[in-house]
Amino acid sequence: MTEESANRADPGGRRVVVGAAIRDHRGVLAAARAYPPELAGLWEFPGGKVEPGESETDALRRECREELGVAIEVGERVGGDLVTGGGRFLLRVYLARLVGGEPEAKEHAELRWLAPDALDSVPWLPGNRPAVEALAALLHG
Ligand SMILES: Nc1nc2c([nH]c(=O)n2[C@H]2C[C@H](O)[C@@H](COP(=O)(O)OP(=O)(O)OP(=O)(O)O)O2)c(=O)[nH]1
Repeated sequence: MTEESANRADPGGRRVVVGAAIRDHRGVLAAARAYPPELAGLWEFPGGKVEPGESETDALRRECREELGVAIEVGERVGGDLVTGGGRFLLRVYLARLVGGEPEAKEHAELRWLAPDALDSVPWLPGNRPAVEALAALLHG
């Protein structure tokens, strides 16, 4: 199995979802989901499902272009492999930075830059908790 195909799903067969923790002087960009109804109003990192044959980095770049209208550069992973979506998904969060454009909420209900001390000020999707804690530790490190 190639590294690419091995990474597409974990041994449990979960679909990989990638999230971009975009950082700049304003903080970390968080996005409020607009849908589905059961997730609307909960906050996440911009991103989405990795398509078959697509690298995680390419998926992040594609999703940020589609959802925010921006170009990003993808950096290091933050946090581990997080099981989310009722066990259906494996969430992997990457640090990222803006390299083109200003984020617009094309698919989200709202975007907000969270300062390091305010990472807890929004209700995150439950599966994101460990990633948010790892991010807080990194930013305060
Ligand atoms: N994008 C994103 N999804 C997350 C995060 N945390 C988390 O549990 N999820 C879950 C919510 C969804 O059930 C699932 C897939 O995310 P998605 O709906 O954004 O994926 P997508 O854009 O590819 O989906 P689709 O509507 O095109 O089918 O992952 C996160 O930080 N970012």
